[in-house]
Amino acid sequence: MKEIFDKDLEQGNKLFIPYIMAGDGGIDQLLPTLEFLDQSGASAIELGIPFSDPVADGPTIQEAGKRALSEGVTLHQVIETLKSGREKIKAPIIFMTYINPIFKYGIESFVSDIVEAGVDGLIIPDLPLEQKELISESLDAHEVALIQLVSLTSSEERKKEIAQASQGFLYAITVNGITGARKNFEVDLQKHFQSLKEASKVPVLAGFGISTTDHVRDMSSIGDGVVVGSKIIDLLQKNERDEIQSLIDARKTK
Ligand SMILES: O=P(O)(O)OC[C@@H](O)[C@@H](O)c1c[nH]c2ccccc12
Repeated sequence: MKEIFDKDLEQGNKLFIPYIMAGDGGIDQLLPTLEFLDQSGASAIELGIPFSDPVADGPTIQEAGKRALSEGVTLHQVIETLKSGREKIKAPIIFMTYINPIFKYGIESFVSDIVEAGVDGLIIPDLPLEQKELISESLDAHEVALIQLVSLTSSEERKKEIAQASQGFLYAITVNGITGARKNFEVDLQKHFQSLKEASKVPVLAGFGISTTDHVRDMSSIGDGVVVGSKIIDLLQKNERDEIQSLIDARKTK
């Protein structure tokens, strides 16, 4: 993941990570969608695993999750499907899943299966830093990055701790709330990002609410790039692929 990110950043670009829900539109859509995002220039792709009880997901992501669950999509199926087509996709793949499905799968088998499927990183929103040892040792052994989320409300001390512990990139949440497209952002994020960048060894990406090319430009300029979920899911559903390309291109500085 580091080489790919460095290459993007050295070219003067910021990073762009689209989020999609695995199995939205049927499991058959997974590989074609990953290939499309890869070819459109995604720096990495965040792949959500559908789950019945999400915590931080806003309405768009929840609906996408429900659609995937009603298609009968399972974690095993997502891993198998990814494995069958992984070599066609250049971009690093990051799984976003809550801890419960991992427990159910079995931690050791989960790690060895995702490694075999070519997964490069993991985001587990409900796994606190203090509990990361549950899985981090096996992940480290296979060089799978455990990406940390940092919220706006954490104390300076806590922010620093999380920033230092994050691998792959640091996911800086830009709002006090849940995921979902929005019009604007309330807080001045400049200082927040400044201190995160000072503490972090990895790129700092902004995520939550980013939904226009202006947002992508603004957020990219204060950090190292962006994660966009709800807007991407919405555009994929409407098959507005040119709009997705414009969003991805908006992180280019030249
Ligand atoms: O949808 P948004 O507002 O563009 O935000 C990205 C977000 O959806 C994605 O990264 C994500 C989906 N579910 C999550 C749970 C926790 C943290 C992050 C996520």
